[in-house]
Amino acid sequence: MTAPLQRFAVLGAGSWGTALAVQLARRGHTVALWARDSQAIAAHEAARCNTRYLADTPWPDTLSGEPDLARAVAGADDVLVVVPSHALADCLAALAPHLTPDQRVLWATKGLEPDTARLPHEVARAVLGDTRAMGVLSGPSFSGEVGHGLPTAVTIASENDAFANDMAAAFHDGMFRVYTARDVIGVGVGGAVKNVLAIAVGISDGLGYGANARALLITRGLTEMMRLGAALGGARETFTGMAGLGDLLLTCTDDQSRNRRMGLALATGQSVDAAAREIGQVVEGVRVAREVHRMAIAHGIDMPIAAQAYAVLHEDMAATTAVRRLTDRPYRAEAE
Ligand SMILES: NC(=O)C1=CN([C@@H]2O[C@H](COP(=O)(O)OP(=O)(O)OC[C@H]3O[C@@H](n4cnc5c(N)ncnc54)[C@H](O)[C@@H]3O)[C@@H](O)[C@H]2O)C=CC1
Ligand SMILES: O=C(CO)COP(=O)(O)O
Repeated sequence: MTAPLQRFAVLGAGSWGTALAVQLARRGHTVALWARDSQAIAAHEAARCNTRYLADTPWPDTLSGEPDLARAVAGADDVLVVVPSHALADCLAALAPHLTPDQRVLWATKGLEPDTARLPHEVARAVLGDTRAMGVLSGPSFSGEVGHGLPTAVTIASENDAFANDMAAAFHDGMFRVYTARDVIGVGVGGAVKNVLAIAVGISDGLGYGANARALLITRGLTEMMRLGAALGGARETFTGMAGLGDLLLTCTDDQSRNRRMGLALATGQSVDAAAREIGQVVEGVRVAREVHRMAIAHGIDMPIAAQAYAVLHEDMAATTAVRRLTDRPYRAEAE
């Protein structure tokens, strides 16, 4: 199916915003990539690549760096927002006065708002209202591989079918496959919780616990994700799809993941702050662990792996103690 060519504004020129902007431009769309750091975006524009995050991915001709938010949005049919979850509300608030009623908004943020634990769609509704078509893009997708044009599949979820279909058609090609869905809640929960679980797996792998432990953590981690997802109203099948198990597997098993690398660093005794500085990019799972832990308690949900990741990240618990707390748990029925 050939999509009509559109004009997009992509807000956020980190690694993922840049990779998605490149994908849209490869499909022939006209893309204005905006960043709040006007000097950085000017440098990227001059180099025709994102020199900081994706230096080996040249920008197609239809992609341009745009330092002015109003200009980026004014020229767009639809807007894609790709900032970390702690910045989503601010970024949407900056966007709001520039939006026309017809412009639709898709985000690719994976996390929960710090302190409020709001999912991205709740933040978007609170800031932009609920009359405009909105949705989320998520799934197993490292920016570097998308930048290199390697095969990837994602989910685009929206309660507005026409929007989900339009966005799928805009992005989809032989190398970047898109599945559509309606379950914005489930996709949001999957994208947030997998970050915490990847830190847990990184800790386990860093301590040398091996492949059996990794499979255990991923499988039981999926159960924890599904429990929280069910409590919040997500659909069960979402968690066995791209934005659930798909992203969980990817993030837990490959060192391209910043969350996994955080866990590996913690296992060596490095502090959270030192590891975050060394990684030098957003590690969503650090803040999300606090919100997931709070929500699990508030909803009375058993999430032991997420709880131990929280304890290591925020309560100074030694990684070895956290693992022992998990292994000391009594046996139980698997289906409980
Ligand atoms: N990098 C990846 O492979 C993937 C990332 N994601 C998600 O995409 C989101 C963004 O992540 P990355 O691009 O990887 O992060 P990054 O660490 O590469 O870049 C974050 C960017 O956001 C910008 N930013 C921060 N606060 C801002 C604000 N208030 N307004 C405007 N810009 C702001 C920063 O200047 C930086 O350029 C995260 O939620 C992440 O989980 C999702 C899929 C893949
Ligand atoms: O979301 C991602 C891949 O789907 C990126 O994972 P990290 O944020 O852990 O690097």
